[in-house]
Amino acid sequence: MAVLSKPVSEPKPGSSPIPVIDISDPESKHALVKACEDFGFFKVINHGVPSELVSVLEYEAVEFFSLPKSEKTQVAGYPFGYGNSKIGRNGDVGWVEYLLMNATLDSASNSLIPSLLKNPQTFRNALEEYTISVRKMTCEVLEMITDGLGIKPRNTLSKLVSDQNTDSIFRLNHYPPCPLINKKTNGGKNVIGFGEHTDPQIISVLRSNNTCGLQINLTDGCWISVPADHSSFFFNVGDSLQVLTNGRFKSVKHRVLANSRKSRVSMIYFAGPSLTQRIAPLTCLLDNEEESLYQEFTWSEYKNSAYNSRLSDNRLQHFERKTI
Ligand SMILES: C=C1C[C@]23C[C@@]1(O)CC[C@H]2[C@@]12CC[C@H](O)[C@@](C)(C(=O)O1)[C@H]2[C@@H]3C(=O)O
Ligand SMILES: O=C(O)CCC(=O)C(=O)O
Ligand SMILES: [Fe+2]
Repeated sequence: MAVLSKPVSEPKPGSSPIPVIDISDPESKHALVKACEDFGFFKVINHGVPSELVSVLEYEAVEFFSLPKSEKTQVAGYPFGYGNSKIGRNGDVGWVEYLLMNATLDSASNSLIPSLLKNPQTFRNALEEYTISVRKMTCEVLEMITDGLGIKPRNTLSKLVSDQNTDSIFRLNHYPPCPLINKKTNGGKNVIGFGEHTDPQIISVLRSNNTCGLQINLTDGCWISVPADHSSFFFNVGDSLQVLTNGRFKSVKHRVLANSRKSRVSMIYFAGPSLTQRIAPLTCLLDNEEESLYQEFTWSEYKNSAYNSRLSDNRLQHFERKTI
């Protein structure tokens, strides 16, 4: 089932306003902070994640999604496993199929998934090496952000996503070409692949093949298309990082539109803290009289609340402090 929306124009090549951050340059820390404040979204280049790791995992993902539906549904499940059209369990749908996995190292919960593939061990190894490398890059980015904010120690944010028992998720999304997008039959309207939402975690790290479709929403309500770039990573600020910075960074609303001709394959690492982690603004970021905009919560409390909400809900609203 698909949801239709008004057509949106594609950006001209080279004209995208999305910040591009070279993380091999320590001076990029200021641009990183600005990107988190202005967009809650940025593209990372010179990231050090080997392209072979990415290619192997993408190859394995394509193999998986090419299996007959009857086989893929053998590993359907909630929250982890294969899913088709239904997103979450509260009635959201999209033109997408996906595989959700626990990205915590040595997690036993993923063992079933690759068993369907010809070479299950290749998939497991690719996933493990990819998550190790992406987690390392994520920590580097969080440490540059911490530095840019003038916070000490440097691992204040990165330690939240690198402890042994962090709650991180890995997601593979496949958006098949969509025959419903047809000028004659639907007037060329868009079909929603993944409906608008913010990510609940601290930060999300996305990479896709060369098919575009991802859009971010600016605070003025405009959608801007993110030009595809298969060799870069796209980061988005999650709800938890918005709270940790007392609203200085914005968790970015985003969505994916289906393509009429090409498949999009994306892989996203959602860096979350441990379930017992307390989420509240970092005191060093609060000015003299400044108060927290949010009631304190643990990641487990927030996650439960988020997973009971619809995709487009403003999940942080329930945790905002009422001002008199
Ligand atoms: C409708 C939903 C899907 C989601 C859980 C939720 O109830 C609200 C948040 C959704 C989201 C968005 C980011 C990630 O893709 C995700 C895995 C997550 O942590 O929160 C999904 C959840 C999901 O697909 O189950
Ligand atoms: O598939 C994409 O490009 C983005 C999907 C997304 O935002 C998500 O899975 O949370
Ligand atoms: Fe998302």
